[in-house]
Amino acid sequence: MSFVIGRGSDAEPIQAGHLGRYRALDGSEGAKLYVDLDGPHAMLIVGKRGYGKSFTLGVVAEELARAPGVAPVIVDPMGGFSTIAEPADGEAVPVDVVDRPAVAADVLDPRSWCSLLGLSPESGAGGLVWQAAQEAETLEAMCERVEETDAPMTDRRAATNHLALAESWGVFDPAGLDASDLASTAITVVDVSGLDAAPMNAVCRAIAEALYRARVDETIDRLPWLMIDEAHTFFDGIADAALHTILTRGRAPGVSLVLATQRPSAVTDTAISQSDVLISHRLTAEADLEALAAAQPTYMDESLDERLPTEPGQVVVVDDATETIHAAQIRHRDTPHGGASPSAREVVGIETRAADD
Ligand SMILES: Nc1ncnc2c1ncn2[C@@H]1O[C@H](COP(=O)(O)OP(=O)(O)OP(=O)(O)O)[C@@H](O)[C@H]1O
Repeated sequence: MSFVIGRGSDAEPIQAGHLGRYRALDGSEGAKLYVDLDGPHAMLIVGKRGYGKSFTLGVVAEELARAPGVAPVIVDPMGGFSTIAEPADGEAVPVDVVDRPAVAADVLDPRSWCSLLGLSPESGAGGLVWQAAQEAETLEAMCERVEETDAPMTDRRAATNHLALAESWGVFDPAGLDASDLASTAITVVDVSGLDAAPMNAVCRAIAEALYRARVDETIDRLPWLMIDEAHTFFDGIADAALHTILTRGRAPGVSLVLATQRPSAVTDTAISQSDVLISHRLTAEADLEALAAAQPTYMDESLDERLPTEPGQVVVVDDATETIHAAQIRHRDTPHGGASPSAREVVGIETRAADD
């Protein structure tokens, strides 16, 4: 008998990902712990820097890449996930890395275009961008629409300059990523690490919206799992609305969201309260502990911070489906982990020696 997070005790952990092993109080390892990959879930992986959030996200991604019927997509703001494409221990982990992501301009609605460019819709330039986004499908056509209007020259110039800035990001292309590109069995790693916060948010929003729409319209069969590292970056920008939609309405169309963040206090309350699986590494910042405490389920008989682990790779898992709490050690990655901190000694070629050498 095994335990599957999100499902409960299961004789055969089918369509379940191997997350790690139970951890006893003396640190010894127990039975294997799995996570359900069959139904849709909202998972939140939290922990202070360096305690293993990205590592854990990589473990979930490896398991998804080997599971049938799902379409795993990673939005990678730090560029650490391309190593998941390297040869794996054991079963292969199929991966497509998109290192210059682009999306169609018309995925964003007029209001999002104004927020993206930092323009108030009530301003002259903002009004022009709003109107252009309503009428045109491409960024080029939006610029033409602005030029064609008889609005005051200063407003037209301001709107054109803002649209030229968006053009310079290089992320808008009518042939950009769509749901059918993303809905493959392989993990699609969307590397947004070279982008500023605004274009990064535009790409994330377009991907989240495309996957959600495609499931609502039934144009893709596989169940998408959108995994986002450094998720707080996206709750601060225009991606927020699309992530909110998946968190609150993703279950029915079968869209899952896995968010990893070192700052649970910087994601919305919805992200915490709507998550049915919380995987917490070590956390110490008062604001982050308070954010989790506020959403602490009633079935927890002691406070979460008293249960938090101390070592990298150790976690506490709160499973809302079964109303259970588990202390676990996340398994080793089968592919190389790309998020390790660089070492100054490695840069200059000094070997690390054991303390007693
Ligand atoms: N389950 C694990 N088993 C073994 N080592 C681990 C595990 N999880 C993390 N580590 C170790 O901890 C290091 C830091 O992990 P990781 O890069 O995932 O941290 P992080 O919390 O994502 O940090 P950051 O916020 O800086 O991205 C890894 O390079 C690895 O050496």
